[in-house]
Amino acid sequence: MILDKIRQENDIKKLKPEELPVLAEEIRSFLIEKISRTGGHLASNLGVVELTMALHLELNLPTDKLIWDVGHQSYTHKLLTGRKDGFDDLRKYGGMSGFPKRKESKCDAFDTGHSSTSISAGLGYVEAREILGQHHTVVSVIGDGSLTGGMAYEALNNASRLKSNFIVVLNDNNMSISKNVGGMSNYLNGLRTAEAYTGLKKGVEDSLLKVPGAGERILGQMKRAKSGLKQLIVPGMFFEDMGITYLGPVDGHDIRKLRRVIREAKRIQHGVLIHVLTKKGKGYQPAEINPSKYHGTGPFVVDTGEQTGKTTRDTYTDIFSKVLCDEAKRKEHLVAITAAMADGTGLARFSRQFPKRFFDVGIAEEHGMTFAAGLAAGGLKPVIALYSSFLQRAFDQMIHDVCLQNLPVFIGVDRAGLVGSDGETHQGLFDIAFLSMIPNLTILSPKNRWEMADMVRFCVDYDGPVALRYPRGEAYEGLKEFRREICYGKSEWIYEEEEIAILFVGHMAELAEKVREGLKEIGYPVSLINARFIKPLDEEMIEKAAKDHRLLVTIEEGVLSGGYGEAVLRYTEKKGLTMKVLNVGLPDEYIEHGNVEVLRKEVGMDPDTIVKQIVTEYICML
Ligand SMILES: Cc1ncc(C[n+]2csc(CCOP(=O)(O)OP(=O)(O)O)c2C)c(N)n1
Ligand SMILES: CC(=O)[C@@H](O)[C@H](O)COP(=O)(O)O
Ligand SMILES: [Mg+2]
Repeated sequence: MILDKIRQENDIKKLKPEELPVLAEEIRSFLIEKISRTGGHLASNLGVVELTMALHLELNLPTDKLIWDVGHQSYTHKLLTGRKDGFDDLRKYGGMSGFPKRKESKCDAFDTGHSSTSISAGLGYVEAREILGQHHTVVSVIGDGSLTGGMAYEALNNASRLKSNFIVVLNDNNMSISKNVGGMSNYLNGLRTAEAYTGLKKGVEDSLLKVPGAGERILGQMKRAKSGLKQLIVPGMFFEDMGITYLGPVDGHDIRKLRRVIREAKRIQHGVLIHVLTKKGKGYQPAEINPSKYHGTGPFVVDTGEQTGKTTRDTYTDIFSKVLCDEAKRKEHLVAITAAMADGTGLARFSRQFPKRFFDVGIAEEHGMTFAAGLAAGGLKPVIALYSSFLQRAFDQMIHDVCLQNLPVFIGVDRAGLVGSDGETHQGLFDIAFLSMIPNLTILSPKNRWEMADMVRFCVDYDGPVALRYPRGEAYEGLKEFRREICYGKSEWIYEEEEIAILFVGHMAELAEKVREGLKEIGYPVSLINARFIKPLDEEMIEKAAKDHRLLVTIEEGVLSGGYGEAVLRYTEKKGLTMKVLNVGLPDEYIEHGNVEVLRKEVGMDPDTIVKQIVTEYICML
């Protein structure tokens, strides 16, 4: 195996040219085989095998800096930097991350996971290099989907004044997770087809240069012209006019051509963008045919592509999706927005049933939120569904555009809490804290599948800004018999006893039940309360709990700092309530990748640990 010769960065340079295509094939087979067992981001990685090899051949890592946008396509980079063995434990707790991590390798220049950051980070590296008098090359690799994100344009705008080399590689596979959208995507399509007339362009240039005396001047004028004619001679005008040299498009699966264009780019003393055309899923037929399905996949059978271990039970996302579509049939003013996550948020169903009332804004959470505010101001009822960690991007827009004007936007906060194998960048740890501080915003979270459906309906009808927080994965089917009507701001008493009261948020229901059982087994009477509303706080419920219990335990899957429990504690202190409060939640840390149950145990959010904590607290009070 040629792949076995790669033990560390730059080993690839020792290979003979004829070994390179063989290595590319070996890498593809390796990735397919490993990801079929562990799961991971398959299609994007298969698409960048040759591109990564060419970059490694032309760069000198770790001195040169290579920054991957999102980072979900960095598997070949990991292989070429000596991390082959890490693939057995890819995305498992304690194992190799699915994203670049500076703590994992000196060849990972920048940690990523969220989209559209690579050009900003690369530009930072470039300016640092200049100020420190260094001489390395900096390359940011960004996908066409990630180029729909506003940060990328802010960074390009900033990069246009550079007087030194900075290479941006645009990995254009004409796909985001699903079909890429928007004007830039259309523009790139135009450039793709421009490849067909690259020959024509060359012909025009050559002929002009043959015109004695005037040819060179005319060619120069044509290149400077602000007309469609220029596009013929200078594809990538959008970038060129910004002051960024455009090179390409180039076949992203031809290592020789890629190396040549990278060498050319390294000579340019300002920002340069190399437009590389790749095929998402290349080399694995099921992924080539359906790249969205294999963008991020669980384990699968290599021969058939069949994805195994998929749940047949409804997820919270499924329920959100189905109920929303039911509501939309009767409520014509209901419209839905996704930021490039139609499949992940379940809004793909809505898009099929109500195409005119559905908007995919691209990877543009900030714009999506203000766009929702505009739709609401214009008289519609917008629902914007975002993953909790991506919602972080739209923080100011929620404050300034939605809540300040008290607009009726329904924010679906999907993937709230621990998400598992994507790890630190994707865990939904902060939403309770950052949403709770926003005036006018109502926040709910359901305990099980039935409450999820009821809450979706409640949020659709609610006339103000409202966020519904729900986790990744199967909806809980316990506590079915408890289905009282949702009353604004009111929590739900499930079991009423005395001494200890457990007050849980949303999907912590199952854990809270187990903790209660554990306590009852050792003789404690325990009440169980479902918060339902994170905001406003049900003060009446807290007063009642204080009257009948000595200890109130809050359980939430979010950071403790600024969380629900803290709000409860603040209230009891303000009111001088004598009951003691114990807050259980996530620590002030980033939580790495791994199975959610394993992670919960690691942070002490498993039934046994919580029971012990409660008993200790209770005994101390006596
Ligand atoms: C801020 C943010 N929103 C959404 C996502 C989810 N996401 C991950 S990859 C991806 C598509 C990226 O498309 P592209 O950059 O073209 O890369 P490709 O997958 O095609 O290789 C999306 C939407 C994200 N990582 N970050
Ligand atoms: C890389 C990225 O941001 C997405 O592909 C993400 O991994 C999707 O997560 P889900 O699997 O939870 O939809
Ligand atoms: Mg793409």
